Amino acid sequence: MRYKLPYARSGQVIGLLGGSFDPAHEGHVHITKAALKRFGLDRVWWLVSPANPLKTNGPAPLQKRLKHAQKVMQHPQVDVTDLESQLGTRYTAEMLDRLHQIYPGVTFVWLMGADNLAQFHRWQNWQGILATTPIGVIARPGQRIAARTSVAASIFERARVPARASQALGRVGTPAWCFVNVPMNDASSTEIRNSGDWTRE
Ligand SMILES: Nc1ncnc2c1ncn2[C@@H]1O[C@H](COP(=O)(O)OP(=O)(O)OP(=O)(O)O)[C@@H](O)[C@H]1O
Ligand SMILES: O=C(O)c1ccc[n+]([C@@H]2O[C@H](COP(=O)([O-])O)[C@@H](O)[C@H]2O)c1
Repeated sequence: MRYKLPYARSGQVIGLLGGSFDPAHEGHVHITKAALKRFGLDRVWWLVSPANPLKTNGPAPLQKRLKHAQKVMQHPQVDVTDLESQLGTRYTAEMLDRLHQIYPGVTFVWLMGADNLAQFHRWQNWQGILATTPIGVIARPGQRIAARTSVAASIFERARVPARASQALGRVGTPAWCFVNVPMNDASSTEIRNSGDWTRE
């Protein structure tokens, strides 16, 4: 199978923002720009997922979400991709293993909003993800406490990189995770869907 994968050079630090993006919104754009600055990233790749394994309701068709995300996120250091669908992986741990094989010498930093850290211990092989991939967590309204007191944060407390050292997240080895408090944006896909401006058809 031939892939159309984004380019990365050995030595680069690439942030990965995986998501349903059903639909993409200003909050995603906001945390991407914050992550580029705060985690010292060379680029960010958005990974528009075929489906979140923990969500029961299927999202809108991938091509619709991808096209919309490409319109919403336009930045010289960001690529909006359907990498997971191209690789045919379902779980993040599996997909990261493939990326580490395909891009030796590149450091990937997995990005997530604080709400995802609160749930992270439910992901398949989540401890394996932390063993290979630094994680950058960005504040989200109403989610800071849930993230800080989450199972993953407690078990991996000693792997936490202080926010003042966030620029080094991709270079300190694994396991490593860092929570940064940035000015927050309260956009959410659920709210947009509830307003009727985006249908899953
Ligand atoms: N406003 C925001 N602030 C911080 N992080 C966010 C924000 N919106 C989304 N994220 C993060 O972006 C990633 C992808 O999010 P997703 O596509 O699920 O959007 P969402 O708005 O959370 O969607 P939904 O409401 O359907 O759960 C996740 O890591 C999520 O935590
Ligand atoms: O691998 C897992 O078990 C897993 C469980 C839940 C979510 N994820 C990934 O987390 C990312 C955020 O998902 P979402 O739906 O909150 O935008 C997206 O890339 C999902 O594929 C991954």
